[in-house]
Amino acid sequence: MLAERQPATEVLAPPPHVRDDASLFFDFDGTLVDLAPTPDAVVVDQGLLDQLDRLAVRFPARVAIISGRSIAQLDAMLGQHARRFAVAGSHGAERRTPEDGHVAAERPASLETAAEALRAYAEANALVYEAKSLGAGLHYRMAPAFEADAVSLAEDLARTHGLTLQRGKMMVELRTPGDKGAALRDLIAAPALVGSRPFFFGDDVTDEDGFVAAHALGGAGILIGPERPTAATYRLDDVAALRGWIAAILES
Ligand SMILES: O=P(O)(O)OC[C@H]1O[C@H](O[C@H]2O[C@H](CO)[C@@H](O)[C@H](O)[C@H]2O)[C@H](O)[C@@H](O)[C@@H]1O
Repeated sequence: MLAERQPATEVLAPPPHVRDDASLFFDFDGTLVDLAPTPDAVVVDQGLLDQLDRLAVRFPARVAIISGRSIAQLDAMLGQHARRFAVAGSHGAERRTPEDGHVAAERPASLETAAEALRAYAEANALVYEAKSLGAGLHYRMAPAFEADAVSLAEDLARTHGLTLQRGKMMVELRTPGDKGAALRDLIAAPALVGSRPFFFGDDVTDEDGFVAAHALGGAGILIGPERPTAATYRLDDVAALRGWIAAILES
């Protein structure tokens, strides 16, 4: 559930705005990495991997990634670097922490039929189908005219198969339940994080639950991208601005 939204007006101040009791939670696509035409085309540069490694040292056990991607996808993108953090994937339907290992919802049987319908639709219309551990995505970034049709198909399938419908940037997804706010609350219950002030950085609608949770726990949400109605308190213009902000944190 989202709290009442308000426009984000305050641009995040440079360090030392983040104090040593902070914990940092990052969304992945559109936050740590720039969006790309297709899910597989995302570029993870060495500079990001270095920054993540250095953040893990600067904020020991107090950095996490909370993504709509599955943990398997994040591992494929980040390799061993993903192992340095607690990670929540699939919009909060799975997580991996040092304390609990990998905890995931069950993949519902009905997802197979629904995923097959999305895949067939994507193939017939030259759209991109994305197979995920606990969901199935249909991307129309390369053919935006298909948006209404794609969303309507996904809505029908979600209703028929009892799945959660997730809108995203130029994509729609069928998935198991979960949200990033619950993921943040789960992750922050770890001994190293209890009592820390969470800062959640994200760009998409699925990140709004994370903004609400961070604020409720004494921290804040930081929207990455242009102004829009949001539960975030702060805003940074884009991925490059966040990367600059992280660089400044690491130097402070
Ligand atoms: O929660 P996130 O880590 O931000 O993941 C959200 C979704 O990101 C990916 O899709 C988005 O990025 C793609 C690559 O840049 C882009 O082509 C697409 O249009 C975006 O919606 C990912 O593919 C999804 O599985 C995630 O749910």
